[in-house]
Amino acid sequence: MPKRIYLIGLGLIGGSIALSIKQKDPSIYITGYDINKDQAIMAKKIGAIDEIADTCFPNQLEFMDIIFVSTPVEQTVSLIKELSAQSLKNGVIITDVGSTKVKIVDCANNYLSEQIKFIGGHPMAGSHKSGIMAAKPHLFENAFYILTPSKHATKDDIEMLKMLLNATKANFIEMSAKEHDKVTGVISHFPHIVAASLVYQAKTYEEQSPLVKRLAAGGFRDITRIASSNPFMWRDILLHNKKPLLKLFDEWIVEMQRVKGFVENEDALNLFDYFEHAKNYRDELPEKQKGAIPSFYDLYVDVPDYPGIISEVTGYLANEKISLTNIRIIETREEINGVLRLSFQTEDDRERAIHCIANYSSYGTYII
Ligand SMILES: NC(=O)C1=CN([C@@H]2O[C@H](COP(=O)(O)OP(=O)(O)OC[C@H]3O[C@@H](n4cnc5c(N)ncnc54)[C@H](O)[C@@H]3O)[C@@H](O)[C@H]2O)C=CC1
Ligand SMILES: O=C(O)C(=O)Cc1ccc(O)cc1
Repeated sequence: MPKRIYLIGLGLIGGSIALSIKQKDPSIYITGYDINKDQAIMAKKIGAIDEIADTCFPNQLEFMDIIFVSTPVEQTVSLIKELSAQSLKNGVIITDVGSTKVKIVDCANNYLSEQIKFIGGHPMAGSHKSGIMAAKPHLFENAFYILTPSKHATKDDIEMLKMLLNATKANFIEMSAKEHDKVTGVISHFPHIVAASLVYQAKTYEEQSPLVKRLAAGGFRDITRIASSNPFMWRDILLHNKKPLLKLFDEWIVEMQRVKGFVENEDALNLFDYFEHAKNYRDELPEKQKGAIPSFYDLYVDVPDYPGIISEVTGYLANEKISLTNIRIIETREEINGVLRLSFQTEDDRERAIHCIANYSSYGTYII
């Protein structure tokens, strides 16, 4: 098992990986560096790392067994180039967490020597939040973790990295960088563009009717949640994955023209088919597996409609140390029960919440 780890970039993803490793094996010594010193200080404070490196390439670098680069993808490419000029341990594994893989693995293949084993990595879960304060040790539990080895990485190197990353409780899949970028373009990168474009459309219409903003709750908020992600990160992801994305734009435009035709021609049969086929395919998607766009584990609670009900319910959960990721009142009308929608990060938290609410109250809970 690797004993000394170096982490460059101590944000949401780097921080979450470090927390999961430390939680499983506190004897693994993690040194960390972040260009933003406050992030590094906070990472040490919450126990994600043992020490802060004073520069990006400290003297200890040559003793590291595994180096993680968990920065935005453009910085990752620059850092791999810079690492190639450093004195590193023979056989060191370097890995990254970037949302794109072709440019990163190409860079590793072109710049790193045979003694440096680069394995591209992409944990397919995350959040629209950034920074160490959003990091969680269980962020990647049940998620896919894609590995895209470079030409110098051996089977043993890949096994070694997986052994360490078992702490994340993710499921590993190996694929080529090209396949990775094609698939994530479809299920992650392009949907981010669509989410942002829907927000733009609503914003344009708001100039005509201020009601748009007030009514854009529920479904609209859900489908556009990922438009609240870090714009720097997504700018770089799109720039890295240009070719697959251009193809997806073309195909999307053709598809929109096709549906537009159904509406234009009042073609009820094809419109029904369109929604039915989409529903059937979506209903088949795995539910328990976390995807690139994470779902949350929602629990609905029927509650009486009186002031203080939210703090009452969250108080019960706090007593049992159950963390919430979100809370929303779905409906409150006079004389009618309100409905609280509580969102949890894991299925286990949701199960515990069901028992907790049943223990402390008589409020009904249900899952949709
Ligand atoms: N946010 C998400 O949900 C997911 C993100 N990713 C990938 O993970 C990577 C990191 O993303 P997040 O952790 O979300 O971002 P983040 O913004 O939370 O963390 C990135 C950290 O890298 C630091 N950094 C930037 N340039 C640096 C440099 N040259 N040297 C040292 N530190 C530097 C920043 O100060 C920041 O603390 C990105 O490549 C992203 O594509 C992968 C899966 C999910
Ligand atoms: O917040 C969300 O829904 C995400 O889409 C998280 C995410 C962002 C980038 C990735 O490469 C993988 C997952």
